Amino acid sequence: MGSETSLKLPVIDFNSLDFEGKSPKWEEVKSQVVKALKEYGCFEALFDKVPLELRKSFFAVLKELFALPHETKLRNVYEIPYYGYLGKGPRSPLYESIGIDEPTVLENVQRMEKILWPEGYPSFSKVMQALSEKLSELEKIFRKMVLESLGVEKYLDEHMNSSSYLLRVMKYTAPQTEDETLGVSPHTDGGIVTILYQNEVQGLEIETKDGNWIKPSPLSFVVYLGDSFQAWTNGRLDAVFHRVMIKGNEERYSLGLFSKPKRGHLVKAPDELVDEEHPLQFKPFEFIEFLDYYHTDDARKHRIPLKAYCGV
Ligand SMILES: O=C(O)CCC(=O)C(=O)O
Ligand SMILES: [Fe+2]
Repeated sequence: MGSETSLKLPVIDFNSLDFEGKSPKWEEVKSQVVKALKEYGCFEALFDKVPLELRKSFFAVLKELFALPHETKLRNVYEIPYYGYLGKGPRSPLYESIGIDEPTVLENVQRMEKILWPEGYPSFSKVMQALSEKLSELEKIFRKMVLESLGVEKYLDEHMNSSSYLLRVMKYTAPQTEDETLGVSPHTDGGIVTILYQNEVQGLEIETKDGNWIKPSPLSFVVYLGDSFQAWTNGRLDAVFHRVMIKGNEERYSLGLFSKPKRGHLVKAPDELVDEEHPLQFKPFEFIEFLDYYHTDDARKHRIPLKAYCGV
């Protein structure tokens, strides 16, 4: 595997853009996005609609959440595997995380609030929902730009309506060593788009096309594609390999907003993106069924589990 580099990811300014209206900056930013995806498959986004204050309150309640007793955190279960609480396991002994399905809808966050704090903790739900909602605006702008750049924007409504969000928050216990320690093994995310924020403590590393690792700024929103978007674009764009490496005595907290295909929806590349030069790469698949496979031992043997699952 390649080494770490002092390379930097492109930083793209999404301030003053919004999903509906086309600002004069739209085309310029879109071309920066296209270039960044081609070169790195990833970039850092500036997006002040999620102000620093909100990020600070978010991580303050997050710390309280992870400080709850283990048994309380375990109460947060979902019928979808790996969406609820994941405690430290043999593969990632420093990592624990909790997911909230559809966090832009206040009632969903409140359901989790009631599970974790039966006596109630309204500011928890308010902050989680507010940040997810604002960050989903960035995700939508990015996705619209990708579809436009591929000439398939006529599918935009269908694409948006057939997806939903998962918020996953992570805590990494400090490894108490200056040696770089694996927090999360290299992988691609299974969903559509991931927006990752690290709250000051660096750890995320992005693999470049030539196998080196870039450390994004811990103060930026890092944006990249997951397997489901790679499949939908018929491989025009790639999901990005990333890992978490940590060291030292400081605990690390991070958040990921993941868009993903809705349950029951078949992920299928549009006809416009399939031709002789670009034969179909993935058979249509259902995301939750793929997730079941993604977490098996067999999937872990493959660098790209989606290829093993439904590659043509
Ligand atoms: O904590 C991070 O920075 C990344 C976590 C991650 O890769 C994931 O949850 O899929
Ligand atoms: Fe990931």
